Amino acid sequence: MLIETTGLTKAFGGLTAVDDVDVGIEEGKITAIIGPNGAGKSTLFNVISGFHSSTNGKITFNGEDITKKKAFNIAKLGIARTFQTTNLFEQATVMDNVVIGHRLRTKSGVFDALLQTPRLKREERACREKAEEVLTFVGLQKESDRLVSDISQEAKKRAAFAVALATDPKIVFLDEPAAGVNPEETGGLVALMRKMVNNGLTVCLIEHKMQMIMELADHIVVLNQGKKIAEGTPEEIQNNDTVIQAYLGGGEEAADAH
Ligand SMILES: Nc1ncnc2c1ncn2[C@@H]1O[C@H](COP(=O)(O)OP(=O)(O)OP(=O)(O)O)[C@@H](O)[C@H]1O
Repeated sequence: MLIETTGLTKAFGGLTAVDDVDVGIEEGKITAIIGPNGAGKSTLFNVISGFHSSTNGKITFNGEDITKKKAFNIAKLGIARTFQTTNLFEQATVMDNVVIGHRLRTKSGVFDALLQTPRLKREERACREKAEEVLTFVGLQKESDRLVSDISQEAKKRAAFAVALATDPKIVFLDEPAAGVNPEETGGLVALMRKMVNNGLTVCLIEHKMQMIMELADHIVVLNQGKKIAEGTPEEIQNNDTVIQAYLGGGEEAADAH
């Protein structure tokens, strides 16, 4: 397993958002985390990527214990993520957004910037080249000089993927990659996620669009009220009584999650 959690728990005061969860994310595969609203999916992402500290349990990456590492160091190991609401700079170009993402990987400090050292110039060039490469990969090469505020929702999702990919990750965590995108446009995002995996990446995503998940995922983990209630192939999950019960019993939003 590329990432493995054992007994992972995150409590916010009296509320246990992630409750004793064991999850394995297999290298080179697409793993989906599903579950009704408030099930703990985003919290699980936040704890694995170091944005929140865990209350209990262990997280390993390639066998290495990363439980106590901070977000920045986890990112440097090759674990990237996107957010539910794409946190792009709307008034900057697509290219500049990606270049900023790539700076995480480079070494120039404030002195290099002040002195305009050769290292800084070299790194700036490398950043732009990397940004061009990932923008081409996600199909945004023609949009690279446009302001983020001027591109479509689907293109913003692609740009968020590009920002994540610019850090040369081994695994990307995508939080609702198709949220807010027209049903006709989700096909392109599905193809892009498959392309990532075909290029050696591992993908883990949270998504409410069930049809899309059933087509896309190799492995599905189902959370409900912080607990893992099932995992398996799309077919196994579709036929799992506990899962069906959780969704039907989860109120309007859950029943609406198609
Ligand atoms: N920073 C926080 N402080 C306090 N409670 C939180 C915090 N983040 C999440 N929670 C709570 O933890 C529970 C799980 O939330 P989480 O956002 O992880 O669920 P989710 O499965 O991602 O839901 P959704 O599908 O609606 O995004 C919810 O009850 C939520 O209110």
